Amino acid sequence: MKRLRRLVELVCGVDPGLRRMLHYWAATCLLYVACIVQILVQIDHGFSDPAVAHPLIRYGCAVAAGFYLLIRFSARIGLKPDQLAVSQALFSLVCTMFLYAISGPLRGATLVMTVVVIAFCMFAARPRQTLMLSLTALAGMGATMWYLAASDPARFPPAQEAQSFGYLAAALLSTALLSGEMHKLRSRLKHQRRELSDALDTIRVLATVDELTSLVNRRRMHEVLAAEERRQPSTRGTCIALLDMDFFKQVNDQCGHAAGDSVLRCFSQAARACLRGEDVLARWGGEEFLLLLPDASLDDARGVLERMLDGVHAMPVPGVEDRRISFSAGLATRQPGEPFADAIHRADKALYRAKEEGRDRIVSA
Ligand SMILES: Nc1nc2c(ncn2[C@@H]2O[C@H](COP(=O)(O)OP(=O)(O)OP(=O)(O)O)[C@@H](O)[C@H]2O)c(=O)[nH]1
Repeated sequence: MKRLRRLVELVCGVDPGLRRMLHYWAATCLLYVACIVQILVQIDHGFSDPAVAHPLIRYGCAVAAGFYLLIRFSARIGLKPDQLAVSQALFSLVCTMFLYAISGPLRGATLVMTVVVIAFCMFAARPRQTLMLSLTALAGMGATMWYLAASDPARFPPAQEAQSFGYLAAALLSTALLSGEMHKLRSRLKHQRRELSDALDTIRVLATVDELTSLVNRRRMHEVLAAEERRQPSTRGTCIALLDMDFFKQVNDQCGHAAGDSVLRCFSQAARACLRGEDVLARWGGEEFLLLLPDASLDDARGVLERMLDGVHAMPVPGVEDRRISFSAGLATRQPGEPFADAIHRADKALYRAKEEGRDRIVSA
């Protein structure tokens, strides 16, 4: 199974864009195969000359294989999807012209192939490129028909050729127009997909980040704690701390709610500056915060909280210049295998004691 996957990766690559291009290539190959079968039947019935048809089949197979290599290594040689689509379409158009010339009385049926080639372009080429290809196809087929009618009017009656050309022109131009519309539709879909993906990113942020403080919110913190519970604990242990701003109601009442918000914002900045990369500080609710310190002893955790407290004392808060801002914290170690809810409960009790003992301090459970 693994070998098969590796083989598929070798043949088709891993990039979804490349795989899509190779799908189109495979679909074109099916078309070539169908044409080759038709030519062989034509030869059998004596409609086509094998001396001309066989080289055309060989040429078609060789160039189709060459296109596989060009698509497969397009990223390395710097070929864009639309460049590849246009060159593949040009090659197919040349084949169709030859097919028309060698198909004798069946040549009218081969004109369908010209339209199919242009229809394929709507997936990769730009509308202008598709229009140019349609005009090129028209000019090429027109020249082929004119040449055949001029050199062998008995087999290619000019009036019949002219009428076939008229049908082809109508079919090609309407396919080019449809292809343009299809391209617009695809661009609109792409744009909407980008917008949806941006909206999803915003929703993800809103669902996990607290808008005021930019800290992770309570919902996200529950996920972090659950992941931490599943992790193999280190020998140093894990600590958890509940922090609560002191006299925050007074800040709000005396300095205004906006100043209270500034305190919460400045607090989160100052607190974050004291944390290690693996520590997580969350807004647990209102003016209460939960701090997770993985792989930290109680002493380590106390050191972090003390640095935080110093930082908060020193932080300037616009609109609250004349007040000392502080917090109280309850600190607990999580026992190995213990649910975080229990450790948080102990930290909460310790926080209660910190408040009772006069606030602006850290109390260990
Ligand atoms: N500005 C602001 N205030 C908030 C926010 N969330 C909660 N609060 C306020 O925080 C205050 C908390 O007050 P209390 O629970 O009495 O606590 P405290 O005044 O800090 O007193 P102690 O905790 O005992 O020191 C309440 O007035 C809430 O309205 C917020 O997002 N912004």
